[in-house]
Formats: sequence, C-alpha cells, structure tokens
Amino acid sequence: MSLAYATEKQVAIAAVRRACHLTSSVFNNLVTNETLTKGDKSPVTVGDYAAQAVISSVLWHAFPKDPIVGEEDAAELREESGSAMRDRIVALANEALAEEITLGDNVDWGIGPGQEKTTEQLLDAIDRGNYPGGRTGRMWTIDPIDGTKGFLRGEQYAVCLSLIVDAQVQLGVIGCPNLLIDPAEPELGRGVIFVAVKGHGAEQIRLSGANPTPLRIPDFAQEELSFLESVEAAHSSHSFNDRVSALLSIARRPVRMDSQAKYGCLARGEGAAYLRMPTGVGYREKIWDHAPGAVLVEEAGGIVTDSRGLPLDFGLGRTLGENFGVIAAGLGTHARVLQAVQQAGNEQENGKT
Ligand SMILES: Nc1ncnc2c1ncn2[C@@H]1O[C@H](COP(=O)(O)O)[C@@H](OP(=O)(O)O)[C@H]1O
Ligand SMILES: [Mg+2]
Ligand SMILES: [Mg+2]
Ligand SMILES: [Mg+2]
Repeated sequence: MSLAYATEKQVAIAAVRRACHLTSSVFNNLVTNETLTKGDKSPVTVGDYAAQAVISSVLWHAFPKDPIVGEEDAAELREESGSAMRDRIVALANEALAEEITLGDNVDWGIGPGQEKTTEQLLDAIDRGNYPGGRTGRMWTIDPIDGTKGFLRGEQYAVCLSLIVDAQVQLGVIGCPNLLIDPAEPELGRGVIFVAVKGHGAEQIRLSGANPTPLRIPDFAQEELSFLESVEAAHSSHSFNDRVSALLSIARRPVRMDSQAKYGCLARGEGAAYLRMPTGVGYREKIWDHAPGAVLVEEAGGIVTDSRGLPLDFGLGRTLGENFGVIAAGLGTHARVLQAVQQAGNEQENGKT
C-alpha cells in the first residue's frame, strides 16, 4: 500500500529521533553558559541551535528545494561572543548526524558515520529556517526544542517538525524524550514520538522506533474531564481556564505540562481538552508551536480551533496572526468547551470576572 508522504514521514522521524538523542545528552551535560536569553527574554540553549541544525541538514539532503520556517537563527552565533557556544553546537550536531544508521534511516539524508559538517554548513543550516511562510507551496516548520523552559527544568519538552502544503498541515512529528511511554506502565520508561499524516491517522512510536500504536481520543464522562495547560502562566491564562473549568463543572485539577507534549497527551486520552488562551500581551502564536500538534489531534479524531471556533490558519506567515487562543479537544468535548470559552470571554468583556 502506498502511503501519502511516506518518504517525508521516514525522513522526519529520522531527523526528530537524532535531535531527541542530542537534546537528551545536552540536558545530561547542561552547564550554565550554554543558555542565551533572546530579544524576547525567552531562553535558548545549545540544544535548540544544534537540534535545528541537525533537522535542517537532514531536510536539505532529502528535500533540497523545500523552505523551512524554523524558530532559531544563527545571528548571535556568528558573532565573536558566540564562539564558545558555536563550537559546542557544532560538536553536538555532528555527533547526532554521524550516529549509526538504524532501521528506517537512509545515508542519502546526510546521516550516518562520516557525515559531519563544517561550522559554516551548520550555521547555514540553522539560518535556512528563515522562510517567511505563506499561503502556497510546501514548507517545513521546525521547533527544535519546544518548551525550552520545561527542558531546563528537566520536565517535558518536545522536538517538533511539520510539513505544510498550501497552508494545510500534512505531516506532524513530535518527539518527547521525557514523556512516559505508557502512564499505566511506568516501568516501560520514557521517550515517545508522535506521528500523524493527514488522512492517514495518528500513532505513537517509541523513541527507539519500535511499537507503533494507533491513537484515538476516547470519549470522556463528565467526571473524567480535565484540562491540559501550560506550566508557564505567561504563555496562557491559567485564570481564564479556571473560569471555563468552573462553567463546565470540571472537578479535576488541570494537568500542567510544557510543550506540544500536551497535544500528544490529548491524542492519547490523558486530558479532555488543551486550552491556550492569550494572556493579553499581544503575543502572536507561532506556527511551529501548533502545526504538528494540530494535525496529530485531528488525526486522532479531535478538533482544533481558536476561540471563535475557526480552524487555525497556517497560511498567514510565521505566526497564526491575531491571537484568538487555541482549543483542542475530542469530538465529543470540543463544542462544550468552545461554548464555555465564549461565555467566559463575554463575562470578561462585561467586567464580571
Ligand atoms: N506570551 C506568550 N504567549 C503564548 N506563548 C508564548 C508566549 N511567549 C512564548 N510563548 C511560546 O510558548 C512556547 C512554549 O509553550 P508551552 O507553555 O506550551 O510550553 C514557547 O516555545 P519555545 O519553548 O519553543 O520557545 C514560545 O514559542
Ligand atoms: Mg524558544
Ligand atoms: Mg515552541
Ligand atoms: Mg523552541
């Protein structure tokens, strides 16, 4: 059976798996001078840069014409002050690129022993993520470490990659090195990759590549409802979620987790809805923070919209445009949550909260 985007899927999994090994090893050796603070005050580590370099290199070998919308750029690394970080990033990226070939890998993708790159090639690979995005054509999104704050705390983070064609997400791959393979069987350990191809379903595989398991969002009884939300209160409004939760008479505490691991957990039934409402600072959501998660949840049978009930628009450029928040939930839950979100929004506007 021929599967749509079969090669893209294999390439994306190979790239994300190598990047996950890299970020895990960075965490295990993390030292303080390996983190920079970006212009928007958010942290970026050698892991973010090196992982973007690896994924971008692999994509360039496999699909040289495809543009990339990547979170990071190499400007600060090209400066003299960036030289120590730069050397470490080059070493990390080359270690990941030169890892042994495993099942599903292909040397044509610039990976395997002897496939090291020069510093210049790796900085250029990072900077290939500068594509402005848009309505038409093929493009990849890379979020090399999503949830950098969770990564630095040793909690959840995700290596995220998607393929968008004519503003529709066709493929999403989310690597979660710190996520339990199965919360019901913690002894199985951690490390999963979520994969979805539009029209062909969602699955979870282990970081090792083994045990593909299809994902389907279950139906939730009222007493089982709970929200997934960001750990960081600056990224989404906790108080707004509390109000929505009260309107829906949800008894369970929200599950707080960094990164697109939230979309993965929603897809496998650990939480009934992922709610991300703006904090009112005019922040625009980035397409790399939602494209892989949106296709994953939809392929697991769920719905992803903003607070107006409209689908997220991945054709506006690097951002999702004006921020109307994100509501992701299963088919049986989404409409109820959307209605409560709109009610809470009206209350807020009328100053009743
Ligand atoms: N004010 C804000 N509102 C919403 N999202 C924000 C934000 N500031 C940063 N972010 C985004 O929130 C992402 C993390 O989301 P979460 O809270 O779900 O873990 C960050 O991704 P990175 O960690 O890749 O930079 C960043 O893109
Ligand atoms: Mg960031
Ligand atoms: Mg992110
Ligand atoms: Mg990131």
